[in-house]
Amino acid sequence: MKLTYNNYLKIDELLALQQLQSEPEEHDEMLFIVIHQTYELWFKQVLHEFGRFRSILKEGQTWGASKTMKRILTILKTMVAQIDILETMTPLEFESFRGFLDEASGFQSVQFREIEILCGQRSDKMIKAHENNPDYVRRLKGRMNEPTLWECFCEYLQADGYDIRMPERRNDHGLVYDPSPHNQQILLDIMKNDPEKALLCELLVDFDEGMQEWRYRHVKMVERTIGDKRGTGGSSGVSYLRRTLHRRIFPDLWEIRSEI
Ligand code: HEM
Ligand SMILES: N[C@@H](CC(=O)c1ccccc1NC=O)C(=O)O
Repeated sequence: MKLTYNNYLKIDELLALQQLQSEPEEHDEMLFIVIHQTYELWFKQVLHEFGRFRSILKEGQTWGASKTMKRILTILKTMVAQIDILETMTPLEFESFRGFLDEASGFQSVQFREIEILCGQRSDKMIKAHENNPDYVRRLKGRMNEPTLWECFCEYLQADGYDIRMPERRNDHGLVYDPSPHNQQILLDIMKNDPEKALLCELLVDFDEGMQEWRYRHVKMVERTIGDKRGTGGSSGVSYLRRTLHRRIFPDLWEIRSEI
């Protein structure tokens, strides 16, 4: 068959995937589905780029790693901006179909958890949420056994002769490692004397800040849409989400700011 726009991009299949739960159909549920499906596509692309980022760091290519991180950051900006679209939906409009969502929640997004895990943010709760889906559990545990972005970055610095210590995994409360004063000294030296690597460090901080920004925009959207109602996923809602706001992906890169 001749390749066309429609069969190459599987447009017919794609456009058959927006199936509303509400009956009679609530107008805004379409937006809700399209937005979430778009997020999952971007999550997929971010995970794909994480793969490239880690392999290119292994090759010691600073420029390539920076270029990849720049692309990830650009996607993240779009992900944050997309929240504006969903915020055109009023609490009343959301309430019109919220009941049809049952116990479904963004809390169950496996790709979002995969991103968090590769960022070093993990907890057993992520696995527990998928207890009765062995495929998801396998995927998440598999990710937990992969090196995190920070571990790859440390290895790349070691390969270049820096005396960075591989961070020890703590594996509880969502943060894998403790900040390391030893590594902070090395990072300070890099910031002052190795401009190419310093630039890459800044891109990592941009990414960390971007993820925090997404969490902040998400919690504000939740606050204005459902106030302090409990979440469909069973959490306390806004107060649970607020506790995730200050999670850092690269704590050492933040700690050194006050030493410069
Ligand atoms: C009206 C819009 C939204 C509302 C009211 C909302 C509400 C919530 C609530 C209350 C939670 C806490 C878990 C629970 O008990 O359900 C949550 C978690 C989550 N939501 Fe949303 N959400 C909205 C839109 C989105 C969008 C567009 C995404 C994009 C994928 C998303 C992704 C997530 C993720 C990944 C979590 C887990 C966060 C974590 O555990 O740190 N949400 N959401
Ligand atoms: N957790 C939300 C519902 C919700 O937003 C949602 C439901 C199904 C699939 C994705 C969702 N998005 C984020 O949590 C709530 O408690 O209203």
